[in-house]
Amino acid sequence: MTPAARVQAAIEILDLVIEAARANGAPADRLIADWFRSRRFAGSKDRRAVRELAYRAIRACGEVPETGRAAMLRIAAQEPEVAALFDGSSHAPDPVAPGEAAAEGGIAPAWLVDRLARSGVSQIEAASLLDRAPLDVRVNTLRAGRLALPEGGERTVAPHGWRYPPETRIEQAQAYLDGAIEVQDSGSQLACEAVGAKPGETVIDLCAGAGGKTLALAATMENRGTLIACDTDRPRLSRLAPRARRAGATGIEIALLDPGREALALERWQGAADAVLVDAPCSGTGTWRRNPEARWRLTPKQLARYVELQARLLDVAAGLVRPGGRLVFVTCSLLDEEGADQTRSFLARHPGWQAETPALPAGTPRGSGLRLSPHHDGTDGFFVARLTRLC
Ligand SMILES: C[S@@+](CC[C@H](N)C(=O)[O-])C[C@H]1O[C@@H](n2cnc3c(N)ncnc32)[C@H](O)[C@@H]1O
Repeated sequence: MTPAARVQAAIEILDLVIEAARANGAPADRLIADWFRSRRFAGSKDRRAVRELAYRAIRACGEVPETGRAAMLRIAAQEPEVAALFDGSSHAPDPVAPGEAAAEGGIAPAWLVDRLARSGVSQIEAASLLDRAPLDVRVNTLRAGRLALPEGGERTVAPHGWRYPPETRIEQAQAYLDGAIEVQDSGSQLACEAVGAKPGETVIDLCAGAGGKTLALAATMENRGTLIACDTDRPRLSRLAPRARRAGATGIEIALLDPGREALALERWQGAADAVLVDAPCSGTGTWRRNPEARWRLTPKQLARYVELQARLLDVAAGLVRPGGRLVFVTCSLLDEEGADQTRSFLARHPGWQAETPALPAGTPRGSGLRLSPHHDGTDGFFVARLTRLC
């Protein structure tokens, strides 16, 4: 593909991403993969270049752009070499018409920029949410005997964390194939550390998804004790068992929950858990580095629904914790609604509980918890709170 044809390809992909953002369709990564599946003529260099252009345009536009072309013109407005490729030649974008507008630049839609500012997120911190994410792995101590780490990594703040350049093909590394390393953001690893799960304990991972954090908990518990992984999403939860086998994590109990009836399915664990992790569904503002188009999809109404669900799940989790036990609340968001405000409301509803600041080697205190951010900590954005049941 010529450089101009790559720009035109990125414009076509951006049109699909914009349409999907408006209609709650497929994520950008899937749309890009599908687009290339039907265009076998594109080589690996073309794919990489087109993908890079499309993502740069997504990152550059705060509001949802009108069209893919307007989004790419935002890049052209800053880079004359891209502007020069709008030349109307074969497979190239049409020349820029007089007065044709580029999409508006910015960090996120105005309402979200406002919510971030109200949550004490500085401009520089907000901008860093759109940086390119590194590739972090966690050394799996259950398989440490087989460990031969791939070259080129450096330690992260997380106790078992290593960081590699984003383009590293980690899935081909022997350590990955052996289950000796797991791909996991350092912030995510630290959130698991905050649980302080010990061998022999009873620990419930209430929103386990495909088990990213469950596997980290199994490692700190050294496969001893009771670890229950729950979720309402059957396909996600079904990915946990094969991952656990690869990681050498044994004895994990899996519980598929019915939304709204979670406590019923977990009746036998009422007041019995040493620790419950609530890695709650959230807006994901802290993961825009990986899914920058997510900020075009979120609406105030969806955010309000997440906040309501988080409060409900915190109440379900509270019922599972034994006196003296702990509840760790995590969201990958920098919004106070999904962090400091949420724990403040929890403590007001549950007088027999108190918050203690998680003892982590990173983060900034926010309300009764800690905030991790790409700018301050080099991790995805997270809020982590540790709540203890007194009686
Ligand atoms: C942030 S994700 C969890 C990610 C996972 N802990 C990990 O580390 O990979 C939130 C999860 O909450 C689940 N969820 C949504 N509603 C739920 C509910 N009512 N009860 C339990 N889990 C729920 C979602 O299906 C999703 O997998």
